[in-house]
Amino acid sequence: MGLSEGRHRSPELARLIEVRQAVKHYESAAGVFTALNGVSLGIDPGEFVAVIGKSGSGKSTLLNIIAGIDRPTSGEVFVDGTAVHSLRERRIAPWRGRTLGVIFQFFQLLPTLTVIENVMLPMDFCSTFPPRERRERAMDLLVQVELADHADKLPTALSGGQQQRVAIARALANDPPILLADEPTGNLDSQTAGAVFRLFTDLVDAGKTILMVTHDADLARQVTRAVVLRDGEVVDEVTNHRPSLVGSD
Ligand SMILES: Nc1ncnc2c1ncn2[C@@H]1O[C@H](COP(=O)(O)OP(=O)(O)OP(=O)(O)O)[C@@H](O)[C@H]1O
Repeated sequence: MGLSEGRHRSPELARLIEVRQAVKHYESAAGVFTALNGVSLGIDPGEFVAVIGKSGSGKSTLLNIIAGIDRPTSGEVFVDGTAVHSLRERRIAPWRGRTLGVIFQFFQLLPTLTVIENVMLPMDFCSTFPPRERRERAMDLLVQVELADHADKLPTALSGGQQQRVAIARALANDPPILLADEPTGNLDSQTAGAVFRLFTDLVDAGKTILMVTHDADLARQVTRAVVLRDGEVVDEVTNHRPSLVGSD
């Protein structure tokens, strides 16, 4: 596999996630809109990083180019040694399935599958675990998020916080090193949001690396580092326990 096709660890590439001068333009009838305007960001293994900033500042776009959901117009994105910006289309989904767990604000569980079937889905898709082990592994993950009793229910029978915990179990199914979360607590009341956030901190303690887009300045104060985006640019980086963060809604 050549450099143009992804797997590539240059000697200076020490970080788990490295975004270099990422630019993203969206074209529409109204003209060209610059969602990211030269963003550079490095994240080390075991970090818990929040991306904050006003609505439209480019947070989701940044997360999407790291996940390979979207491609930068220019610039480079390396994740765990893979050049994501140049990964061939057909390789992106299998790569993402092994490397990243992605968690969304509205959970995106499949409504016709049971809770445990939703959690097993990434393992079925990537064949990371033998078929006979998948159900047991999914159940172990549901125990971890305290939902084992709900394994055979449909997602719609669960509360929002429970559905988000299913989505987290699903994101962990293939044991990826990295979790990307886009407003994971945005649809939850503050108490439920706190419980989901504690689950994330437990996962960081267990060795995962997490990048979380959030509007919640309180949560952003509790992570390793908060990166502040404004108009598609990184305008500030705040390390742990600084009393106030700017730029969040
Ligand atoms: N597919 C697209 N086509 C055109 N413009 C887009 C597209 N996706 C995003 N944008 C624009 O790019 C800008 C950045 O969007 P993005 O969703 O990354 O912001 P955000 O900071 O995550 O906002 P929010 O907090 O509201 O989710 C916005 O102005 C948005 O309208």
